[in-house]
Amino acid sequence: MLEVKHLTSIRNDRIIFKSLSFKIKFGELVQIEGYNGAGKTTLLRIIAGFGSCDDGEVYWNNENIAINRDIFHQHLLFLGHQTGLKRELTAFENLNFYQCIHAPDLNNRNIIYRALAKVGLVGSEDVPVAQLSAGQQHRVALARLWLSKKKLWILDEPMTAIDSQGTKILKKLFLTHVKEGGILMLTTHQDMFINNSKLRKIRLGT
Ligand SMILES: Nc1ncnc2c1ncn2[C@@H]1O[C@H](COP(=O)(O)OP(=O)(O)OP(=O)(O)O)[C@@H](O)[C@H]1O
Repeated sequence: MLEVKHLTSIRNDRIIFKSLSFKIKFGELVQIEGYNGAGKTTLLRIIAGFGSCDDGEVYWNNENIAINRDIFHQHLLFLGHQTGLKRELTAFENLNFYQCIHAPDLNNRNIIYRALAKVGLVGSEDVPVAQLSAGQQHRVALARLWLSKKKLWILDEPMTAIDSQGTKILKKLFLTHVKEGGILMLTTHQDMFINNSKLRKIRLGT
């Protein structure tokens, strides 16, 4: 379970959010909503342990992540605005590199090719990332989701530059992840999960 206790963030004397508290159980899907600048990215980065807050704590399975950060990160897959890809490596090489670091026991060429096929990159596996379009680069980053066994996915606007077909495929993957007991926390300006009973929304700003 992920628990946020009394989080406060203040930037340039502006209160972004104050004493924000909530819990997310395994099998839940949470969408953070709010206007541009409301603090969605700030919140996700603090929860992921990549940003500092002015007050409050984040707990993963009742352990404060500030104390047990390494253990928490073993369970976390975070995709932010930066793709984290190496531009001079191909799509395949990027994923292979990622697998070697995060799940060496699961490293397998076929799994990587399958993940790239899921995001529609068949035929582009051996193209250096620098030569792919922005949407294709984003798809390479998203392909990591198919390689991940991590319980907690925190995704900041994962649908950026993704077309409607790609959005449908991602939605299916997200719902499978929560059905299998994972937690998904994401920001998106799209209404992807209308009428889905698994969805909770947390709204920042007014
Ligand atoms: N590095 C920074 N230093 C100071 N202020 C920042 C920094 N990054 C963001 N901010 C401010 O914090 C506030 C929240 O920004 P944040 O990026 O979290 O919003 P957001 O809701 O994710 O916006 P968007 O929908 O545009 O992505 C904004 O007012 C922004 O100007």
